[in-house]
Amino acid sequence: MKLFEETYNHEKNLLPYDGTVNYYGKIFTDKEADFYLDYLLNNIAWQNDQALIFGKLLTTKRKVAWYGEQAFEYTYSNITKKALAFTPELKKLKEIIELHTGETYNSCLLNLYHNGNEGMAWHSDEEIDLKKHGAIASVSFGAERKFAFKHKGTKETIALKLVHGSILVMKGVTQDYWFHRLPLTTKVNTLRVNLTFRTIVR
Ligand SMILES: O=C(O)CCC(=O)C(=O)O
Ligand SMILES: [Fe+2]
Repeated sequence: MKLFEETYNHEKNLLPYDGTVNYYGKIFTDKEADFYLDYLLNNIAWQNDQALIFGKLLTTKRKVAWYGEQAFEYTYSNITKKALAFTPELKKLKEIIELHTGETYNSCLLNLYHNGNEGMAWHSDEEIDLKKHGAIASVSFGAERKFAFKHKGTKETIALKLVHGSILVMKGVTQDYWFHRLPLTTKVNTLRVNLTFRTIVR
C-alpha cells in the first residue's frame, strides 16, 4: 500500500525563463478525484468542438464545454460561444483550486479526451477575451497524459506527466513565450477530463 503520494514543491518554476509554470501534483484523494471524474462525465453538457481553421469548419473528436460565473461570450478557435452557468459542483471545484493556487477565476473550459488518439496541438492560451497574463489553472482527472511546453523562440521543450487529481498553473508571461500541447499517444486507452480555470475580461 502506498501511504504517501509523491509530493511536489509547487513553488518550483518548471520553465527556465520567460514565464512561470507550477505543478502541484495530485491534490485530491483518489476518492475525491474519482468522484469528480464521474460527476464531470455524467453532468457536463459535452459537445464536439467546432473550429474555423483557414476558413474551414472542423469538428474535433475531443469534446468540450465552457462554464462561467455569467453567460460570458468568448471567442475560441475563431468561433464565438456562450458559457453555461457553473453548477454547484464546478463552483466548489473552482473554490478548491482558488484556495490551492492563491488566484481567482471566473470561467472554465473543459476538455474530454476519450483516449490517446485525442489531444491538443501546440498552441498558447491568449484568446482576446482572456485576462492578459492572468493565471490559468489546469486540473486533470482520469488517464495520466504527457503535457509539454515549447519556447516560441529557442524551441526548448519541457515535458511532464499530469496525474489524476492534479493541478498545473501557468501564469505571468508564459503564454507570450511558450506553446503547450497534449501529445497524442498510442499508450493511453482510457479517457481523461481536463479543466482549465481562467479569467475572462469584458
Ligand atoms: O488538456 C490539457 O491538459 C490542456 C488543455 C489546453 O491546453 C487548453 O484547453 O487550452
Ligand atoms: Fe491551452
